[in-house]
Amino acid sequence: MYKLIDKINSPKDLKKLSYDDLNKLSKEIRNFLLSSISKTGGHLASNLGIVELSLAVHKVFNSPRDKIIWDVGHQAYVHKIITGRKDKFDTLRQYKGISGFPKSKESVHDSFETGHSSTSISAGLGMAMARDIKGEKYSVLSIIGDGALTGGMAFEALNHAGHSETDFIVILNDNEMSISENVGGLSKYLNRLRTDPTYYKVKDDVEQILSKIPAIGKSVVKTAQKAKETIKYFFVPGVLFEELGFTYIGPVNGHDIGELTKVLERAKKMKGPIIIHTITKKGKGYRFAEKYPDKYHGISAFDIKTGKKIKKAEDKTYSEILGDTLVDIAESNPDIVAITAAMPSGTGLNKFENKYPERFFDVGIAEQHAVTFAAGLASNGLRPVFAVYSTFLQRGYDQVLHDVCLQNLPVVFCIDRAGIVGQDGETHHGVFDFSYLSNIPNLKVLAPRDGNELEIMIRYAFNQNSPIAIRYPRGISKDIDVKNDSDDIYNEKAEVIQKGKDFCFIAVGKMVKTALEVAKLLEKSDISSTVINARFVKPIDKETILSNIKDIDNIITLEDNVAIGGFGSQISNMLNTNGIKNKNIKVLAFPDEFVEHGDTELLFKHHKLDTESIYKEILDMIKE
Ligand SMILES: Cc1ncc(C[n+]2csc(CCOP(=O)(O)OP(=O)(O)O)c2C)c(N)n1
Ligand SMILES: CC(=O)[C@@H](O)[C@H](O)COP(=O)(O)O
Ligand SMILES: [Mg+2]
Repeated sequence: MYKLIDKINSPKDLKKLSYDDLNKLSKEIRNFLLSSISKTGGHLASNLGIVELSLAVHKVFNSPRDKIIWDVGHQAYVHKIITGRKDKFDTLRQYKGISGFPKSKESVHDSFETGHSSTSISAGLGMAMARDIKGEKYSVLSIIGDGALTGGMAFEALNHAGHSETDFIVILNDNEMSISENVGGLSKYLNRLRTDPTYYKVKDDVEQILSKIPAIGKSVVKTAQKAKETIKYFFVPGVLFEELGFTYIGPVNGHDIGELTKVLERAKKMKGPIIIHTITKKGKGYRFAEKYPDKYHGISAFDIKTGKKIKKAEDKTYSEILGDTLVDIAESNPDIVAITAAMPSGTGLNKFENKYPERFFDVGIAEQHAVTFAAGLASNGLRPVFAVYSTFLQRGYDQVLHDVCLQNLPVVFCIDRAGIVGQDGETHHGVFDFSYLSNIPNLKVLAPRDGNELEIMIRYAFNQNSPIAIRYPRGISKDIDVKNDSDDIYNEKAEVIQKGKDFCFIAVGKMVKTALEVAKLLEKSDISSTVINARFVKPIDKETILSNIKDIDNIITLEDNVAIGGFGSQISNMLNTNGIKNKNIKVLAFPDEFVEHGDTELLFKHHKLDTESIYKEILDMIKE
């Protein structure tokens, strides 16, 4: 089936290919991506859209000597195919398989690890300046999407790079899409660039004319230069980048390998910071992904013919419960407004967007701005909710502390993808939020044991008048068949689900289900357990916990957060400060390391936080 792709084992193998061959190779790579990702799942649309650009970059530049950084990195599959990893694509994003993002341990060609958006320009500039200081010679390129360019740190880096003399190339891969439609003034500006081909032509013409004028007096050259500058103002919409100190080249057809290589060859020889604006189509070459680039941004295994996912979700996800609950309470509370940072569908806010468009804000990939924007809305009497993935909220930590909690503003943080997210791995697991949120004064931190409890917690949150963070995992929210007592939650009480005398499990969030399963297994050995659903990581319901552990020596805390600064460490601290001594406390949590990618259940097993492993560990404890 594949002829050319079979011969590509390193970027060197591209050098001798003609444009014709490269175009044939693009087709083969698209077929390869479709066939492989339809089986494993992954980031399909972004990679289908960047095939020619990836080939042209590796044809013109010499990785790994030249450094290439992929912003977010979800679109680096073609780069991985070119750099000798095509035979491992059947293991994509699987446990011990290749990552869906650049990983330096995977290849020397992965010069910087990414996963969170908008970091590539900062990283690339750092590499370029290090090269200059060390007196080395090679190219540095940062490849960033139009969505990632809406991230504030990208502009911090452009601002810094612009006035540096360093030779540095930024390639803007503009496909008009973030995960959903791209948003904001920048996106509109880029749209003018895309639709205004005259600039590219005119600027060249002007340069041609000026370069033909025989040697002329300084003043005339200056006037001519001024003229060019003035013309630039009229015709060069790339003036935003030019005024920041970049040489702007574009718009370039990001699917025309000939044009791309010519522009890249030229850029390679130019001095100073350069930005090349390429225009691509997200999902190119696969009709479903072209038509619905958002739906095929990140997709699980699917049928190529119909475009339909193989596995259908039977129950509601936590994200859907958030969306439905918000739509319901917003009906009677006009002050409720919802914010997303470029992830309306991932967070479940799309329903709210459809129902209340005037109360919905997609701020782009700008979590820092989103948090303080929410603080502004709250300070002026509204009730904002910011729905965000746990890992991406890390981006707005200081804003949570400094702009929301210090002023005790009633912002609700609905923190999705908390705990282990699975195939996205280290850069995306939400295993730090208990640690990074619990130390902030005025902030309450909650975790529901299931979807039903999430709904109650959301209603509770809007009943409060202070900052509230509710964190919940990726995926389905199968309810525990134990009735929930809303009053308890409004009274900020923990839930004693069952009582026993040998062990006390104090679990939080999705780990409550695991605690109940372990307690059930222990009953087979005549061991009875108390199981407490903490509900509140902050404030901890001291009274309920202390009264229920009085006569129990063995205490097990359970969480899907790292141990350091996590829930268990706070329980231990609470017991200590309340003078509770000689208890045998075991904190079950993730260790002080980054959890790799893979199937979620497998990762829990690997870290001995699954039901079976905990059961065995307790039996061993008893034997000791
Ligand atoms: C800080 C951060 N916020 C949100 C995300 C989630 N995310 C991943 S890709 C993406 C959109 C990227 O759009 P763009 O840069 O244009 O790349 P494209 O997929 O269009 O090629 C988003 C929002 C992220 N990775 N990092
Ligand atoms: C690349 C990126 O950061 C997002 O596409 C992320 O992978 C989405 O994660 P979910 O699939 O959990 O929505
Ligand atoms: Mg894009």
